[in-house]
Amino acid sequence: MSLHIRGLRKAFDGRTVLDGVDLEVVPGEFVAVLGANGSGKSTALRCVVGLDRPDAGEISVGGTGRAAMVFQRIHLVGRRTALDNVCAGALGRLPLGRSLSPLLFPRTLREEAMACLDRVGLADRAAERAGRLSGGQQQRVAIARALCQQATVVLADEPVSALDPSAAEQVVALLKDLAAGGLAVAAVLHQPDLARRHADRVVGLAGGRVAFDAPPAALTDADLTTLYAPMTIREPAR
Ligand SMILES: Nc1ncnc2c1ncn2[C@@H]1O[C@H](COP(=O)(O)OP(=O)(O)OP(=O)(O)O)[C@@H](O)[C@H]1O
Repeated sequence: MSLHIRGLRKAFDGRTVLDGVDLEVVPGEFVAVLGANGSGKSTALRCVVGLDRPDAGEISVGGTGRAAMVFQRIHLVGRRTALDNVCAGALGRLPLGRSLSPLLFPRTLREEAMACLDRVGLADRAAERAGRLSGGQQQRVAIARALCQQATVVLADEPVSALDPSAAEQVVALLKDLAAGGLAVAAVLHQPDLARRHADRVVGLAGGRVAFDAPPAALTDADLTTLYAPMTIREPAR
């Protein structure tokens, strides 16, 4: 299922943060979203999953699709197993009486969660406490939890900013693989080289607008200089 964003606008306290953003991500595609601090990347993703409310514009996740998000801060329950953490992605779908404790999770959910862990290459760590896994493994568990939401669109907000280069490479390659498997995936990255190597398309935001949207081979150093140029602060309209 595709993600379609049209004319997305958002202001905080009268200050424009998103100024008519258009973005489409189709199944099978991995889009890297680049841009300077404050250019509106997180806000755009947060609007898609309902964490921020757009002022204007259209957002649709095609058909019966669902969008799930993973974050830089991973938010696993460290003393619970990797599998229990992945099961948590499905809690919204369970009857309340089944969601109160991992002991009550249905067997089918555990099987589904196990399949999600397998997709991120961590089936063999299912019984391990999440807090004992490395940062990269924890982020992969968080991605499995997003998959367990039966997401067709996966959004990742700086998923590798806290990881070492090799774990970062693995997580970005995983996002690319998930896209190749049929999901629509968009990730905010602060590493243009990872975007160049793995993304199918690069979207650059600058000052709340799409300033670049092309395959990574088209991304020049001059484009990067423009994307990361110091921001012009737009004052609230009086
Ligand atoms: N809830 C909020 N209230 C007020 N201002 C906000 C809020 N959320 C974001 N902003 C502001 O909106 C602007 C864009 O923020 P956003 O987090 O979307 O940028 P970003 O491109 O993701 O930046 P970064 O790379 O630093 O994460 C920033 O100036 C930020 O301070």
